[in-house]
Amino acid sequence: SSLGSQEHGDGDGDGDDGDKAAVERLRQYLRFPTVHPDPDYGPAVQFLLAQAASLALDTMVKEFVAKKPVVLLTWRGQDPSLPSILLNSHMDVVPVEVEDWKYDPFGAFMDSNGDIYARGAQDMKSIGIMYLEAIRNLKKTGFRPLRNVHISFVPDEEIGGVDGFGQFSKSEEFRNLNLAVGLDEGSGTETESYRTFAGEKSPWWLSIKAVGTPGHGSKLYDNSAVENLLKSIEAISIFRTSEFDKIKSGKATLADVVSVNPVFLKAGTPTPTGFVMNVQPSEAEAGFDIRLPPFADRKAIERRIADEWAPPLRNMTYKFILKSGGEGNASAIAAESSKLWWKLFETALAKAGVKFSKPEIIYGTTDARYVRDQGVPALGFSPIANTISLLHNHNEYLNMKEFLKGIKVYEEILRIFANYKNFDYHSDAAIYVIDSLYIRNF
Ligand SMILES: CSCC[C@H](NC=O)C(=O)O
Ligand SMILES: [Zn+2]
Ligand SMILES: [Zn+2]
Repeated sequence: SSLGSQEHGDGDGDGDDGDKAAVERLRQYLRFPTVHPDPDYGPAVQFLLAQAASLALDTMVKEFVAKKPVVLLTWRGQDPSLPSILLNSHMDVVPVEVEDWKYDPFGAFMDSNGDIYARGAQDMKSIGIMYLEAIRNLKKTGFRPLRNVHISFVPDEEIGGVDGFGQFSKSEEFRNLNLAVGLDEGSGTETESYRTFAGEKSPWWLSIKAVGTPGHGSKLYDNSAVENLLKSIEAISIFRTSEFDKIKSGKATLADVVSVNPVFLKAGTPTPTGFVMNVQPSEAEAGFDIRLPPFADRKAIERRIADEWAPPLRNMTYKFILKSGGEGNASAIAAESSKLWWKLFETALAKAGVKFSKPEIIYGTTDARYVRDQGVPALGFSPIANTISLLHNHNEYLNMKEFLKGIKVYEEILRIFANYKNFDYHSDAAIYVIDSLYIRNF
């Protein structure tokens, strides 16, 4: 197999210098504090440009929005007129609660097991470096891609990506890439079998607010703001339970149901030591992170919000902080052409000798939705197996062996994606009907 026959001796998981250097580059990248709410992208971008120089890749950095750079690296193909490939990763990471970490979340400490602790170790700075190291290894073997391979490093994914991939996806630069297919993050797995994703749920971030009569904390009266809000929270909680029950009873997975979770509560008047305790406040607000499956009835959910969760009758209003994914399109898998790329993807993973499961709808949101919105197929994939999923959690880590294995997998993907010749998937010759392509409820 190609895994066993490396002659260059690097990046093949056998612990030699090439592997060590790759691990060090990952650790270096993990140390840049590209963390919300105030990510510093500058040094990370400089690092990536230095990597690009060492790999002789073309570079472009564009700030569609000030201080939010999009980095695009290009490995030029022998026939740049062919539709190209995009490997995307985001540079930003979610905040940390530093006192809950065993090690500095921006120290990239590696313990004796080879576990590397850092915010972004799984989500998804590791994937960005896997892309680059795969290219490094392929170059050493003398491999040259037929089509252009683009590698993008984008800002702000974790806060919606509007100023990052969102802007990029609508730009002339993006159109000029003439993409055939994009790869972006997925989710790791505790088993040895990688997960793959063909589409995703749509995020609706909802804020509901109640107003009511203020009054003495000792009085009993109807329609206080908090009481009005609590009635909504009860209604939302009942809905949440009914959706969750579908999962608990085995009838559905997280991908199939509408998830709704409270993420903030706001009411009362703070004092230096706590809160005012004997005034019923006149305003109360709550925030919810809602995720809709691709073909959930959006109108019905919106009616439920207007009639039951924030009814004017209870002096309530609502607004969307974010509302993504229209009816039907919903970042679901795109078009016929997707099938070809899934076939090639499966071929590559089989060639790499790894286990993987059928494509799913991912429970979270990724920048891949922007790629799909442009009519380009995008696959979600994070080659992280045998690992507890710690996305957005304390003590996020990745074992160096998983990292090195991921590099090998991307080498196979690139070999096949970059040099696949008969691109015309519209022709009858493209008999890549994937019976196993399993997308729920489509
Ligand atoms: C809705 S934009 C935020 C994107 C973020 N992505 C991964 O964690 C998520 O919360 O799913
Ligand atoms: Zn991510
Ligand atoms: Zn994330």
